[in-house]
Amino acid sequence: MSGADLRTEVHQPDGGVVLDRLVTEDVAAKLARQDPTLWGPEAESEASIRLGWVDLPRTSRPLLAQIDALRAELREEGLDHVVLAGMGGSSLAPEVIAATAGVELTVLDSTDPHMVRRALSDRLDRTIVVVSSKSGTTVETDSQRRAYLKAFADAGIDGARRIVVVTDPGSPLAELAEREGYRTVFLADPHVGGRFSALSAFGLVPAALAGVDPAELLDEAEAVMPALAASAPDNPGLALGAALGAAHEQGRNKVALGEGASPIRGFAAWAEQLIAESTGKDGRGLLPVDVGAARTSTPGWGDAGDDVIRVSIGAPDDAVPGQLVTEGSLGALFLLWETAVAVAGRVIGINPFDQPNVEEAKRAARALLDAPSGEAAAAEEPVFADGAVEVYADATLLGSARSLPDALQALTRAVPDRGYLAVLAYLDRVGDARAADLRGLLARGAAYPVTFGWGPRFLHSTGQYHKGGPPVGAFLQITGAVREDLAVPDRPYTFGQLIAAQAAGDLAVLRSKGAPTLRLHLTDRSTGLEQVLQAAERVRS
Ligand SMILES: O=P(O)(O)OC[C@H]1O[C@](O)(CO)[C@@H](O)[C@@H]1O
Repeated sequence: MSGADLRTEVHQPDGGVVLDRLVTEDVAAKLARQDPTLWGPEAESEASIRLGWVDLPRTSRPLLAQIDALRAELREEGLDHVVLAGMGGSSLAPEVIAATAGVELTVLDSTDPHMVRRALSDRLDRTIVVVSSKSGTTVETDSQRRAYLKAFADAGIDGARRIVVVTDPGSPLAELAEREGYRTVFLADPHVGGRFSALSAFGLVPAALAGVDPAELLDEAEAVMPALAASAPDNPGLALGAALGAAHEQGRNKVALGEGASPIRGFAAWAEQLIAESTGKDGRGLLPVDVGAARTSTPGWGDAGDDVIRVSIGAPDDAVPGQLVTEGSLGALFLLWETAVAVAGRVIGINPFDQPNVEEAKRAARALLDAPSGEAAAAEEPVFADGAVEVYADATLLGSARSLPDALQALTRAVPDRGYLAVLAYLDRVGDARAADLRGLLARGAAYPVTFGWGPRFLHSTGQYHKGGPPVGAFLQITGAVREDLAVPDRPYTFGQLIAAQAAGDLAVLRSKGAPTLRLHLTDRSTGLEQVLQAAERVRS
């Protein structure tokens, strides 16, 4: 399909059987009419309150004047450093939008105390904080809000004037904002779920305050609405959804997302949440694998196995045959992918609008934080330490391994057939950025895909798939010592304790499902990380 703003190349792995069926069933037109019956009777009540995204390019228009007015006020007051406190669907879209437009937006989607401290110490006098949470109850976002209010108070700044809220009507955050007199509250459409909210107040407000033109994004998306609503085989959203769904039915249930030549930056991280949280449940689903720049030599791209579908975001590398291509303006791509994932959800036979397993890790973390002090700290002992790295795993996984390289090697051997290895780094994604190199190092020559996620960010993205999708993952969790902790104001825990509880809760849930897990704790972050990177280089697939 080709159009001014959107170009897709999609091959149907089943010769078009699924696509033809979707056309006959009039799925695209029904989706455009927000028909909640498309995912079966069990999903119907949830779907009936989750389809507002289909019309956002039009229904978000009234927001623009409100955003413009606020932006002008902030400029007048010299508040030009925009921080976004939010997780998952409340931060991933604005991050791509701002990066693509080349404007600065500080995205704080972590509980790592070093990362929070760094944000707090950066241009506080010129900072406006957008606190974004659909539910208004997300612990990370609430903790970040508290930390900023304290920092403003300590600096003699009126914090309430520096907080802009985006949330659903009636949420606890909306009520709090009203009570505390926060500067502005944008109430979002409650009929749009987090990961489908790119073109709502959640995507637009922070990005626009940072300097992006939100009208342009809506124009780009609106331009492709007719193509996405057509019950025809050349509907790009229907074709992409059919291809992903048909591939899943054939056991090709991993999607390598590669960034091709394109001005769009970081789209795969957004698509990752959309795909993983929407489809990864009931033991089924598509595993998104963000491989970064898609070059022939990129591990997990040129050499991906036959259970992986490659999708290029942007112009493809023609040396790698058989890839699907989605290329176009950012607004168009958002709507294309939302449509495709909703369609794939119907083919796979899941409810794309819930995330039933995310709560498990949250509950486990909460239980640890609520435990009488000392209990959480008296956690398990490492099996052994190698330099600045403590190693935690069960004896069955480690066998006789008593060095870091051997432990890593043991984990790679435990990756199930047609499975995957996930690196879960509960670290500082700025200060410990090199940890992300582990994906490529561990994927070189591997017969399985390797994913990488920063904790707790990934808990709101691929975390759902890891716990609810096919049980074929092996998990490498990395945690790090805290050099300088930070209290979460008016809470009985610090950020260091919070991230530790989130990591421990996550690990407990993965273990309870019988997944092979290895935890590496860096007692000194930079030395330990260097050791882990060196050990990863030595792993033989
Ligand atoms: O916007 P909220 O309610 O803070 O939620 C953030 C994220 O957490 C989840 O609800 C669950 O991980 C995501 O679906 C969502 O995008």
